[in-house]
Amino acid sequence: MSTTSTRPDSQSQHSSVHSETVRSAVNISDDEEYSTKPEFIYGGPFIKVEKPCPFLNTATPMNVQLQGTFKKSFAYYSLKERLPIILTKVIDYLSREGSKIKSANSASDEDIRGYIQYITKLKNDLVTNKKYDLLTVDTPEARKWNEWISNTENQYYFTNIWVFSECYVYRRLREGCELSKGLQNFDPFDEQKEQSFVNSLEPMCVVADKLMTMLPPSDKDKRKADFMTLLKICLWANKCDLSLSLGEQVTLNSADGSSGVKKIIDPFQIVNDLKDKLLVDDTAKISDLVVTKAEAVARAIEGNTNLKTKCSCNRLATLAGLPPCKQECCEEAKPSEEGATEGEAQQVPCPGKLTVPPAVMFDVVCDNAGYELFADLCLAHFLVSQNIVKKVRFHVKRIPWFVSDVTPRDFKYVIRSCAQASYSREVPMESKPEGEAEAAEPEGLRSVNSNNLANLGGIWRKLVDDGTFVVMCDDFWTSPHVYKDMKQHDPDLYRKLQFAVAVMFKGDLNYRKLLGERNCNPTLGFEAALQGFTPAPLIALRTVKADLVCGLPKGKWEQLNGIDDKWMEKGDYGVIQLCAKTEALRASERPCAPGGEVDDV
Ligand SMILES: O=P(O)(O)OC[C@@]1(O)O[C@H](CO)[C@@H](O)[C@@H]1O
Repeated sequence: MSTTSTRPDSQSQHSSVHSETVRSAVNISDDEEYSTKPEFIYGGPFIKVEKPCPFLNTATPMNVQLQGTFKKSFAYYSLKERLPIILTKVIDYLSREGSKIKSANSASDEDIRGYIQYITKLKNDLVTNKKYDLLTVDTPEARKWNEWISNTENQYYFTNIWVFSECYVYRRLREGCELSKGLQNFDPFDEQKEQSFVNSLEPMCVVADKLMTMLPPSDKDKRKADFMTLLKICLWANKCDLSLSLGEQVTLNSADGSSGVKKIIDPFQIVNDLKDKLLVDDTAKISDLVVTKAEAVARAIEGNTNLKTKCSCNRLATLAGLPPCKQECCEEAKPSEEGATEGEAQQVPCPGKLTVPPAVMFDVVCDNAGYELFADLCLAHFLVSQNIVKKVRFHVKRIPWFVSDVTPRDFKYVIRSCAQASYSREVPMESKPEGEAEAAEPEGLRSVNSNNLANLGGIWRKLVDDGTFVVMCDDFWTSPHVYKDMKQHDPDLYRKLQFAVAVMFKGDLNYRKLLGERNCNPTLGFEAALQGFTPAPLIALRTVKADLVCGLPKGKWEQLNGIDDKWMEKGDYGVIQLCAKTEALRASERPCAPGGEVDDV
């Protein structure tokens, strides 16, 4: 499996390839900027005046939020070097592939030029630690962003919380398209995401073959073992992230076999090989909890006789000064079909009033497209086909985000491309090391092909069409907010999550937001680290790519620091964590929330 070391002092290919770009991209002179500055004193000469420097030559102190002012932190390095490179690469892409982009988007030269200028200014503002500009597009979502920017204490790239600045840059990158005539639907990372899918075909074929054996109804023990294995496949798929690798392709690696031919990439073997790098493993607890909770929710749904005939959404809406709810279920209790009795009408309760979820659902808050999304789809398919849950909701990003995060278009692309996959490779069988059974040279070839992958793609298409797989993209996921503040900023999304049997958060960015971007004590428990964010049982699957973590056994963090002080920036280690604590689902005091579902998937 490839690891992507990102610091300039590492030996990674990425840092050497890009060192030139780094030098030209970055010109912040933080210390000189802040130490002394000549100022004109009226009627006198220019004199040097001390200006307090916000930069500290330290790592992020414990219990403090990550921020670009700590010069030995990954936040500082990311804002100073990684993010500018990502922006430079978008500019390169626009210059290099201008004609292709123009014809695919019906855009003009002016659109391309304008977008390049827009990104160049954004990059410049970032590296010189300017104050954020307000967004200039006028949409409700952009107005919210402007409200948060105006209310944030520190409106500078390096002095605000890292996650806010990073999200702000991706939001601005999107604004550049929104402001242009011809680039409204342009995704600056589309090519990289598609290439990364293609590069991962082989491990997808291997996982698809194995998944086919996990789908038929199985006994409890096998079901639990398969569930746990798939969680681990989902975890290590989070290594394939194009933002950490600065857009360079990242795929699961395989070594050369004894015949000199690359071995088949086998993600199940990788799960085994990386056993010691899994620092917290709650997979058994997760499997037990999801199954038990799903059964309880199914029973509650079946026995729910407490449905309202008439929902009070309109009254609530009026009280809240909002337009009345348009959902069918909220209309006055009228029989849905001719001849339906009042009892039948009761079967459609108002979502705002439900104290029992409408269906047995499992939620995935997605991270990266390509191989990682494929792995999430495999887990979702397993949960549905084992009849553990009835629906899986995938929460994706409405706009291009952190290079490789899933958008609705990527979701569609991955399923379509699986369905159309055509791949096959044959590799001579490996002989087992001497001393092991069957030491004799095995005969024949091991082959891998995309037949099962294509079948799965076809099934997933149907699961999307019949509403078993639901794609949702609430704006909150592309806001800068950490999750403990979700209830305040998006109570409707919080309530939607409360309907889930469990919510699985994928990846590093989600993890940072779960922990409130706070560098807590690494031994602090996951539940405490969540700071009260408990809409449903929460699962975090994350390879460690930023310098914060919780739930580690005593002494582990110190031990790993002793081995490699940059271990938290490379995605080599992972955690699978569960917080079972949940806030009870009560009838809402607000009118019904709009669906948030994406129709065109
Ligand atoms: O969420 P993901 O895809 O696992 O990781 C996103 C990521 O690459 O972006 C951040 C830096 O930009 C890091 O925290 C993290 O490594």
